[in-house]
This record gives sequence, structure tokens and C-alpha cells, in this order.
Amino acid sequence: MTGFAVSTAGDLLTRVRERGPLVHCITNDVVVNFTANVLLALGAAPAMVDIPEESGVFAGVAGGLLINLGTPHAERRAAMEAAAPAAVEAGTPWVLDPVAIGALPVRTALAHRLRDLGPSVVRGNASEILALAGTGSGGRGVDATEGVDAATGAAVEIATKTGGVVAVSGAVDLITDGRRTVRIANGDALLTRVTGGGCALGAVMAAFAAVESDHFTATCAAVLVYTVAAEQAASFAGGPGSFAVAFLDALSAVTADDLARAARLS
Ligand SMILES: Nc1ncnc2c1ncn2[C@@H]1O[C@H](COP(=O)(O)OP(=O)(O)OP(=O)(O)O)[C@@H](O)[C@H]1O
Ligand SMILES: Cc1ncsc1CCO
Repeated sequence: MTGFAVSTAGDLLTRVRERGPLVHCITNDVVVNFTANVLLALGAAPAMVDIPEESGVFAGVAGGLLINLGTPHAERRAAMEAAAPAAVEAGTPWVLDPVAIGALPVRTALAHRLRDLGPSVVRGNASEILALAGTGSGGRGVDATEGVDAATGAAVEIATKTGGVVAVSGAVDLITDGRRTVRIANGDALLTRVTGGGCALGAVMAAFAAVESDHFTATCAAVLVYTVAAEQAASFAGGPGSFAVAFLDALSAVTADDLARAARLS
């Protein structure tokens, strides 16, 4: 008993494909194109609206919002600070990805301000989640220096304080809302050999949260779909380049039966 039924992931995948939720992304310069392609492959509709004069209005009409701190230029920071309260006000589910916080002061302060607005989901690697809880000094740039287990306490603490969900990525992904905790052991290390493997997952979480109000269930489904598709892609890939292409194909083709067969949950 894990607090999450695999069959639900198949149902939510169908819902995403049928409804094509509009996902508002304020993300980093490195992963914009990959993130948009991942959302399109899944069946969602990406829109990269990242200027302050537009982001508040758009956060109110989108189905879900992603705020990713990877390359937080001043104008983009202002766009984030306009979008997050607008999402809260409108009831738009939003995902915070605190990329590379800890040692870098500007994004760390911004991440703490955004955390205090109550994101529906926080997604990061173990070093980022420890830094967001105030108990770690960050990783090595955008990469984690800690395993997921080291961040379990920090994840539960953030989830309890924000009232949202926290997802810690790594060889095993951990998802918690402070009461329920699920570990998903699917995925492939090739996801760490193409840029945006974690960043695009945040956008996929926003797509699932757009179609399911239980954001814990939505986040578990997002991780399972994403990591099972990655395993399928890896079985065809000759390396990171062909993996990235095969991953888009797998996201568009993965089925509920595939999820049921492949899921490794605890
Ligand atoms: N060693 C591994 N084996 C299998 N899957 C992995 C491994 N490491 C990470 N993943 C998968 O890769 C995805 C991204 O996780 P990762 O921890 O690399 O994110 P990140 O460090 O935040 O990435 P980004 O470079 O986008 O900031 C997750 O779905 C996770 O399941
Ligand atoms: C490489 C890199 N640098 C800032 S954001 C980013 C994308 C992966 O997090």
C-alpha cells in the first residue's frame, strides 16, 4: 500500500491527452525548447510567457504554471513575482523548481519568497530541496550532491509548511504531501545526460496538476508517466542524442498498460 494507485496514473494520462491543458512556463534559457516539446509530446499545450507585464494575467487563465529558477534574469524574476500571486489568487496550480539554489544568493532569496506563497508542488533534486528547507548549502551548480533519502525530512517539512506537495528527483523519486509518501524507482540515468531532464518534469507536473485537484496524486502520476517513458526510450537509444528524440516519441505513445507493467512503487 503506497497511497497511490497505478491505475490512476493511466486515467490522468488520458485526461491530459483529452483536455490538452494550457501550461504557462516561466523557465530557463537552456531548456525552453525541450520543455515545450515534452509538453506537446504528452498532449499538453505549452506557452512560454515570461515578461512581467503579461505573466500575471496569463497565470490566471492557464491550467497550470511552472516557475523554474534556472536562469533568473531580472525581468524574468519580476515575471515570476507577478505570476505566483496571480496563480494563488486564481486557483491555478503552480510548480516551483528552485534550480541551483543554496550557494547562489539571488535565486536562493527568490526561492524562499516564492516558497512562502505556497506552491502547489515543489520539484527539485535533493540538494535543492535541502537548501529550500534552509538545511543545506546547495549542490554542484544544477546537479545534486546528496541522495534522495537525505532530503526526506526536508521534503516533509516543506510540504507541511506550504500545504503542497514536494517531489525530490534522483535515481529514486520521492513524492510527499507531508502525510502520504511514495517512492518511484523508475527512470533512466540517460535523463541526467540531456539538459532539462528535471526541468521538463516540472512542466509535466504542472500539466497533471491542471487536470487533477489532488496534487499528490497528480504529481505521482506525472513522475510515473515520465520515468516509464524514459525507460522505454532508453531501451532504443544509442546515447543521449537519440535518447532525447526517443523520449518524445515514448511520451506520446506510453499507455496505461505500460505503466501498470513497469511501475516500481514503494
Ligand atoms: N541515476 C538515475 N537513474 C534513473 N533515473 C534517474 C537517475 N537520476 C535521475 N533520474 C531521473 O531523471 C529525472 C530528473 O531528475 P534529476 O535529479 O536529474 O533532476 P535535476 O537534477 O533537477 O535536473 P535538471 O538538470 O533539469 O536541473 C527524474 O525523473 C529522475 O527519475
Ligand atoms: C545547465 C543549466 N544551467 C542553468 S539552468 C540549466 C538547465 C538544467 O538545470
